[in-house]
Amino acid sequence: MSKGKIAIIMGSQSDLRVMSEAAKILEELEVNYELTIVSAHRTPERMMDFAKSARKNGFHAIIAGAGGAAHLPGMVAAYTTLPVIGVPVKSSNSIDGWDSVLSILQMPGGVPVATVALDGAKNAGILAAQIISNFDDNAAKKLENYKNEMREKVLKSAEVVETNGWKSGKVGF
Ligand SMILES: Nc1c(C(=O)O)ncn1[C@@H]1O[C@H](COP(=O)(O)O)[C@@H](O)[C@H]1O
Repeated sequence: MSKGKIAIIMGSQSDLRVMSEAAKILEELEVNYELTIVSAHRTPERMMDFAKSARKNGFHAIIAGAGGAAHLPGMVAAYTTLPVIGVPVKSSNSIDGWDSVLSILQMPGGVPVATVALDGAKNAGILAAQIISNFDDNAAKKLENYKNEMREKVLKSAEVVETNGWKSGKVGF
């Protein structure tokens, strides 16, 4: 198991549809993580306690996902000096996800949140593993393998498309 540990938090259980992708990729990369629900709006004290004690609890980075008026990542970042990776979630009643993207992206100077794409939980997991890879050789090796496999997939699909042209159909990631 990895030396480091990542926290994956989200505003609601309804975010799990998206945020589970962060957990899956961390498992693939053999990085430890803990997963829970914390809401700045609905459980403000729990959010503050979580953020203030995250470093002492052994976490090396926090992935925070939320939809709508997504204050969770920014408020967690306000209470910790750990890196916070924000995942804007396109929740069911969102304004096409823009509400969440802008809430997480447009942080004031001094309180950064590393914001990934809308529903980009997989990239958040990879980024978190890359942070861990600074001191965990196994994570570094797993990331190297992941990149190699991705490259091989693309090269294979290029070959198929070059051979069969547009009739190759769509095989994506
Ligand atoms: N944006 C936040 C926060 C927060 O930022 O503290 N807490 C919950 N939420 C979001 O509300 C959306 C709807 O939540 P429900 O599905 O529970 O009504 C979710 O996407 C959640 O992340």
